[in-house]
Amino acid sequence: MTDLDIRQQPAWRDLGRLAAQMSRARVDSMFAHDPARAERFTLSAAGITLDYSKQRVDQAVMRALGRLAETQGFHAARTALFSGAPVNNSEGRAAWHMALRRPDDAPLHDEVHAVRAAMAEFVDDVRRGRWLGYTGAPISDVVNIGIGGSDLGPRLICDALAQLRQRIHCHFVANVDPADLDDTLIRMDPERTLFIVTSKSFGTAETLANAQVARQWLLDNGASEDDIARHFVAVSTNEEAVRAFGIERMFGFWDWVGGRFSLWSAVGISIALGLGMETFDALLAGAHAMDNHFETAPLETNLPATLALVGVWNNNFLGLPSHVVVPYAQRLAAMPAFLQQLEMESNGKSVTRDGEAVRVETVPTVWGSVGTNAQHAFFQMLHQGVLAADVDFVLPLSDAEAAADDRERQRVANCLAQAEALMRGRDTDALVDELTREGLSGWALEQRLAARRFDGNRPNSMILMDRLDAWHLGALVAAYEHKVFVQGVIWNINSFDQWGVELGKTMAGQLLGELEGSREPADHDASTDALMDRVRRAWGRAGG
Ligand SMILES: O=P(O)(O)OC[C@H]1O[C@](O)(CO)[C@@H](O)[C@@H]1O
Repeated sequence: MTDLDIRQQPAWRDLGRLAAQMSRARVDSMFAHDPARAERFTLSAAGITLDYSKQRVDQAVMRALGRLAETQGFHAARTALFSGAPVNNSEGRAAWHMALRRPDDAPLHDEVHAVRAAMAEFVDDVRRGRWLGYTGAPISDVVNIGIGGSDLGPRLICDALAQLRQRIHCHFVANVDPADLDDTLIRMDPERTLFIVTSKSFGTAETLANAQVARQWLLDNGASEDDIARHFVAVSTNEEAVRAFGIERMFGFWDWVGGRFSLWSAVGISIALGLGMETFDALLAGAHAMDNHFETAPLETNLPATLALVGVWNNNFLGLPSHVVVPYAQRLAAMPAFLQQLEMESNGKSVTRDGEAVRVETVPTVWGSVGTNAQHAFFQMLHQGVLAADVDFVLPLSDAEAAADDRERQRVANCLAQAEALMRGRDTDALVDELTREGLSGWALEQRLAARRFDGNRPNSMILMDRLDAWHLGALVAAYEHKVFVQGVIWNINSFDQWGVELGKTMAGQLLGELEGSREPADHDASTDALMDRVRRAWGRAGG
């Protein structure tokens, strides 16, 4: 990592010049001139294929991006990451989630082994019906209470592999809005429900509030205080707070595992409970295969690094501030939300690792939804909107048996069609012919032509998964984690802290106290004062 203003780097300047040339280039003509383009800009690793040939890049651009990563210290940073050095410099911590996915025979911390073994034993007991609820009934439902990194990762995996679910159903409650927990509890049988309170800090207000209500619900439904231990376990790094809450059984993890990188730790216990320990192990193994690739492959063939470089190119040089993720798989519907935390909490920063202002754009806005639904929602904007975006299509491949279903074939065809349409747009001459055949001419034709025109040249990547299974899912998620890391290195920011979420939390505590009447009013702006008055009136606490 270097202190030099990134804009002064020769590679950055080269990229600026290349971007000026590329702003006039068309990807469809690049395909026409280079029969090897698709192959040239496609990479595969750990069962994941990245085809970025529809991005507005050429070899000169990719080489310059590689030089930029190198001058920003990519190689040293990658070594530091994998060696467990404190790459999270504002908190003096490592970001060593890769250590959690090493195979059992690799040298691991003893404590990692110990927690994994305890987790496997507990999962086995619950799944085989040896761990019983307070009336002696086996557990049928697991409710994970956690938020952010203590929710999104396990939720994504459990949704994605729901077809593997046997006997135990996993549910996820994150929101402090009572509706989330209430709507879940209404479907639960207290005698057979196990709550997992997942919180790295065990200080997150939403999680603790929901856990308290769940505990009371159990007591109100016939359980005694002594029974709580059968129905509540915790996953945390804060043993003291877990004990203070009254939970006996805790699965620990460590401060070197960031919340949004934690699904590989005991935070993933709901995955193992719902889908089996062997599924959880396969997830880790797939991620480990991607780690090996990322750690050893040169930049030119490194899949996560390429994802990162293409993102930097689109954001910093082509001026696309919006990154859209569209998985064409209903089971991956939770992926955009997962990636929003992973990318925006990690790289939504405006100071460098040295505390200087970052002088270039950092993370783009990340958003998305599942295909084909998204086609009928926001694809209009992707094709014809003024604000162009860069799109990742994520397409799990399927087998002949699945393809016997017409809808399955439609799923795949739609994904490929959207990617091609974004890149090619619509041939204007053909459109004029069509409108002429419809009997239009003159101004009316011009008007329709303008409305129906698709310029195309809108960059997108296709990310294929050989299969939607635990192993490939592990590899995919690990690829995005490493992408985030590489972009952080290029922008010289710390991807592993999240100080930006703290202020709102503190202020929520103050405002809550004021609304409840337990705290002296602080100095608010007039808008907040007026809004609090409205809330107080609605709550019947006016003047209180
Ligand atoms: O696991 P915890 O400590 O409850 O935190 C939940 C989430 O809250 C955050 O700190 C943000 O508020 C995330 O980074 C984290 O994943």
